[in-house]
Amino acid sequence: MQPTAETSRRLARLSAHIHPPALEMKDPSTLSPSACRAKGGASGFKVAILGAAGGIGQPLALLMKMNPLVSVLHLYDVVNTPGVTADVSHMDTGAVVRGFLGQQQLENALTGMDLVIIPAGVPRKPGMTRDDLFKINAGIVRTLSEGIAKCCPHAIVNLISNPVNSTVPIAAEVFKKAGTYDPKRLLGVTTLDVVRANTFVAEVLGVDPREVNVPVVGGHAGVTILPLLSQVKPPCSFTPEEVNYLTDRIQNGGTEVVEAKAGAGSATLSMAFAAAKFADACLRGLRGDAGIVECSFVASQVTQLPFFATKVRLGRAGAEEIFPLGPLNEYERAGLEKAIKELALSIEKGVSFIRN
Ligand SMILES: NC(=O)C1=CN([C@@H]2O[C@H](COP(=O)(O)OP(=O)(O)OC[C@H]3O[C@@H](n4cnc5c(N)ncnc54)[C@H](O)[C@@H]3O)[C@@H](O)[C@H]2O)C=CC1
Ligand SMILES: O=C([O-])CC(=O)C(=O)O
Repeated sequence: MQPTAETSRRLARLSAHIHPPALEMKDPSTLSPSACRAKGGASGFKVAILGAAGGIGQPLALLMKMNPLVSVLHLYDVVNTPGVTADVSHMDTGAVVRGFLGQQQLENALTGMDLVIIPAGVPRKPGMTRDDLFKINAGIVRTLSEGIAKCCPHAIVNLISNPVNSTVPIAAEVFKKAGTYDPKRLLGVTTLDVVRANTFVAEVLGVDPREVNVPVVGGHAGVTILPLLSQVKPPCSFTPEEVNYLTDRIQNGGTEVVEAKAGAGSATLSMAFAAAKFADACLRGLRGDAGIVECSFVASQVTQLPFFATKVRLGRAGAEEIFPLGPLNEYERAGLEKAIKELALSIEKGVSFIRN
């Protein structure tokens, strides 16, 4: 049976409703409320997330949209940003959200940013090490760092993409080449190691994890993740069995999630939580708040290595002060030696990716 003219008209109306005009999908920056009076940026900081449509990027976009210190939030990815942007932009919080899709919009995404958070890149599957991601993620981090050097050379950079032990040196080398390198502004995100350490230590002690602070130093992969259980606050002591259990669980927390997800990726929700916590600390530092201390993988003279994660004090200039390791016990000194050996190779691999 042929549809009547009226039925055809109704079907056309319905279909237009289901498939919104293609224009928005072609140019996601038109998703910004350009015709509205709200422009954002009057006060607060401008933050970009690169890799915003991914497993970490999406919940991180949600958490940064909730952060009252953020006035403008730019969401950049090579896929799916129109949808994520439309979704997050409906939250009735202060930040104005704009989406950017594909390499040709990278410069617009980055221009004017105060803080750039990078969770772009492939995650692990069971059986892989973080270093196995180097082949793909090294190139992604290089391209994004080149964009930062060109469009927002003074932004604070929070680098999440693995292997962090190599991607931070890669970004540093790109910035050096461009003549924009400021070691205080490039921070590898190791907050998830601290978040896990606080959680696991609190479980063992039977206390609230929010009351526990465990410094985790070194890097962000296997034995390079070195929890300093002798320096836990508030002060406490552990049996040798507890120390072995906790060190092993903290060092392999990422693998625990990768195996549980069984091929569907690595930590995303706890990572977004950790990244949002760290980004908030960076923004409070930028605002000039005093006494903001977090662990981060940064350019450092604490050991013989050019990069190392320790406690750093965050301020207007980024990582303004890098704290020494403090007193280590024999177990931790042995762990430090192992960490340094592996870290040296990972750092060198990142440096020579750009230099050679
Ligand atoms: N530092 C840390 O503690 C942690 C780091 N990670 C790392 O974070 C990275 C991302 O993990 P997931 O979000 O789970 O992965 P995912 O695959 O879910 O998301 C990654 C996103 O990056 C995007 N992307 C790929 N190439 C890009 C490019 N050139 N420019 C912009 N975006 C690009 C993808 O389209 C995707 O949306 C991985 O390398 C993972 O190993 C994960 C957990 C913890
Ligand atoms: O384990 C992974 O591949 C992701 C990661 O870095 C973490 O969860 O700590």
